Order: sequence, then C-alpha cells, then structure tokens
Amino acid sequence: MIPDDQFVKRVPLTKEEIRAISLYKLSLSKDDIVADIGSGAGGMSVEIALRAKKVYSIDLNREAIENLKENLKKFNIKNCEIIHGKAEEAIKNLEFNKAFIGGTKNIEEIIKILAEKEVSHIVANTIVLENTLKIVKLLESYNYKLDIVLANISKAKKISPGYIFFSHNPIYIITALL
Ligand SMILES: C[S@@+](CC[C@H](N)C(=O)[O-])C[C@H]1O[C@@H](n2cnc3c(N)ncnc32)[C@H](O)[C@@H]1O
Repeated sequence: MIPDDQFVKRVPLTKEEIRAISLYKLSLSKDDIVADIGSGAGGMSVEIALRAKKVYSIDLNREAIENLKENLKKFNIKNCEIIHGKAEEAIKNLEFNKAFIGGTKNIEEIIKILAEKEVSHIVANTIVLENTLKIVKLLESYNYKLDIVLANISKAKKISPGYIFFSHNPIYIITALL
C-alpha cells in the first residue's frame, strides 16, 4: 500500500486503510480490467493499476483529472486510460470485468449499465447514508449478492502526552457479486 502522504492531493483521495479493504474486496489479478468510476485524485486507480491488467479512470471533474495525471506520473503508471466525463456515458462503450465506484452522481444509471453489461464484481465506497441505502437497493434489484462493511478507522498521532487517536469519517464498503 502507498501511504496517503505520498500522493499529490488536491481533490478527495480514498484513505490508505479504506483502499486496503477495498482492494482486498476487489480481489484483483493481472487479468482484470477495472473501471474506476469517479477516480478523484487517483488513489484507487494507482493501487488498482499496480495489481491489474488495466484500469479505466473516469471522472467528470477537470481538477480531479489533473490530480490523477500527477499521481499516475509520480507512480509511473502506464496501464491506466484516463476518461474525462460522466461515468454513465463512458462505461457504455468500455470492456471491463470489475468496477470500483468512488463517485455516486447518477448512480441509478451507472448501476443499471453495470448490471446490463453483467459486470460480476463491483466494489463501492459510500459516505452518505442515503447513497448507501440507494446503492444497496439498486444492486439487490439486479440480483447481486452483497457484502457490506462499515469501516470506522481511527489513526494515532503522537502529541506531547503520547499517542492520541483521531477518527476518520465512517465509510461503507459494499461488495456486489453476480
Ligand atoms: C471521493 S472522490 C474519489 C476518490 C478516489 N477513489 C481516490 O482514491 O482518490 C469521488 C469522485 O467521483 C467523481 N464523480 C462522481 N460522480 C461521477 C460520475 N457520475 N461520473 C464521473 N465522475 C463522478 C467526482 O467528481 C469525484 O472526483
């Protein structure tokens, strides 16, 4: 795993421990082609690229795409194709067998397309309760079998009396298999 402070971060970055659990749930091999839907700063895209055959990194935000490019360069990633645009449009024309969802705008359409393409392995990160429930219901409606983890991470920082723990936002990690 790459420590958080090694990444260039100008837009939201999935934190190291959440990346670790999400990568484990993606169960990647060198044959996998993965769509990273809402790739943000590229934290997951970089980690996926190091473990899979190819990653499509899709984000609608120009600043996120620029930040992603900086991280791809920094970690010398060559097997990543960058797509600046809406994931619900981009994924229609791509071939991939796994998807990681880090961005949830128009999630109904995104999950509908993933189900139509019979993408059999999806991992999603959510922070907003309403989005979590929406994604769970959508995936169930397309007959995915779900595994749902709520990761409550606290990390210690050493300050004068000793180590103090600072809590991160709880993140839901939803794994969906066909
Ligand atoms: C929390 S960030 C992802 C962080 C990323 N996983 C990482 O490791 O750095 C979510 C991103 O999803 C993008 N996003 C949200 N909905 C999207 C959509 N429908 N299509 C493309 N990008 C989307 C946002 O622009 C944002 O940059």
